[in-house]
Amino acid sequence: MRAVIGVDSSTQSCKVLAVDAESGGILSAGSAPHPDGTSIDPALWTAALEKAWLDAGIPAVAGNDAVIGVGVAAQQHGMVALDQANVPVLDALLWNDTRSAEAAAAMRDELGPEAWIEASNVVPVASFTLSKLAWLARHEPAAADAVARVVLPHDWLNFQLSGSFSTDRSDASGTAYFNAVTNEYRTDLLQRFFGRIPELPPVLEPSGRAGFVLEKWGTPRAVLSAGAGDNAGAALGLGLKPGEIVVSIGTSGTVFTTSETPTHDPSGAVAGFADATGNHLPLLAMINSARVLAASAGMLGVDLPAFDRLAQDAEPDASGLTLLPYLDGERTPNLPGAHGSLLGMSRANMSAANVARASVLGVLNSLADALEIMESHGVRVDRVLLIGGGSKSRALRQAAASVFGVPVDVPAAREYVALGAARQAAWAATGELPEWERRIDESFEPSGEWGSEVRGRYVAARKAMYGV
Ligand SMILES: Nc1ncnc2c1ncn2[C@@H]1O[C@H](COP(=O)(O)OP(=O)(O)O)[C@@H](O)[C@H]1O
Ligand SMILES: O=C(CO)[C@@H](O)[C@H](O)COP(=O)(O)O
Repeated sequence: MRAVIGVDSSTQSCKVLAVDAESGGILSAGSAPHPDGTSIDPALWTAALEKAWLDAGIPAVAGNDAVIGVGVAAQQHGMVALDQANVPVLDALLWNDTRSAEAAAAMRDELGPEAWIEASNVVPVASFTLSKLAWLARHEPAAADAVARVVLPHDWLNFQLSGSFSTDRSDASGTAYFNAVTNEYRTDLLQRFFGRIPELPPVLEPSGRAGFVLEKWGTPRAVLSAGAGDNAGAALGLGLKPGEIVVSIGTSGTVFTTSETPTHDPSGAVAGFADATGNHLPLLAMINSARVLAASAGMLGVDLPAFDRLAQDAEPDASGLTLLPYLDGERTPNLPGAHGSLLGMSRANMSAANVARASVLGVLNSLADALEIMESHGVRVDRVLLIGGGSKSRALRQAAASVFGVPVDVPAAREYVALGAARQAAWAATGELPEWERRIDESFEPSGEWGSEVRGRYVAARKAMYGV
């Protein structure tokens, strides 16, 4: 038996899977938390990987030399700015850090949306790496002067695992200085908005090798694959086909599909990212998703299982209570300074159950907004694949189809980002991309009229509060 290892270094935690390279069966799993916040010392990602690696019992997985490959997928966009000695010059700013919102707006105004689409097929928002570099140059010039190299979270872990830096198309496409159509860096944009051109990691082919895994990790035969951004990793883990739509409810909420042709959206709502197979991954992302449920549960003083029961006990439409879930600012719509709002309150509907239900509906409505934008760009939305930690909520699973207005399939609960990284590792090690079975756990159909009433109420509230 040959094994591969997949890593998902996401916002809140690092997850490691050991997987049978032929069948895709899970051999073992481990995880370790990351600290909360929108910036982090990259050394803490390394520490969490080491803990999750041991938690998965990797050194003992079927004997050290059974592991033929390792792959890393990670949260996108994080700015890992390193000096000549590859030491971070400051904590990495993450995708959900909004301090670079002003810098992003200035870049949008300076070039104009159409020019950004031509240059890198994305329109800058605070999340993107180039926006963070522009912020750094303006607000921390001494730190900016010390920057010798800029990499992404998964590239940093590639370096820890192999001793060299490399990246892939999918993650590079989230920087705003890489063009996933020409597959070239746009270093002119770095010169213009960061004031210098730092060393950038080479962009490997989808089945490329980043090197061999260093001996300290205990897998002497393992090659390291190119890695990927986390959403491209999830697409690989699902074996996503063109025309299939994913709704992922994790720390971020994302709606994405894979396509042989790129989308072009000058509004910036649909990011023209690359996937991890050589195609494209049009994607919309929300800052607020699963953590809205956790925050609401905390406010109600209950754990997630109790929160879920409350949300299932309420009326389907939360008796008119409507939550705009923009608790940490928001990216889709691009409202970095927004806050959450609970609307439609009355003495009759103010109950813990309705607040829990309104939180579930708020998360689903923000994703339904993204699905509608994706559809407006000609992407057919016939069915949805629902993944991510938030999809474990039964209240959310049962309501999703009615709020989205389309059938929802829930694949077996797996860490699809880490699974995709493992599948890529098998591809790099053997030269073949293995076909692993996708199992659907449950499917749901839209039911009743309440879903469209809830959508109407939410859209009216969003427009009244933010004019979008
Ligand atoms: N049963 C559940 N109900 C609601 N939320 C859940 C449940 N299980 C996990 N979550 C939430 O899912 C999130 C983690 O999902 P995950 O997809 O692993 O996130 P990440 O984007 O960091 O990979 C956490 O915010 C957690 O609170
Ligand atoms: O910004 C995006 C995609 O553009 C997010 O999807 C991040 O990649 C964070 O991922 P998770 O921590 O939620 O997995």
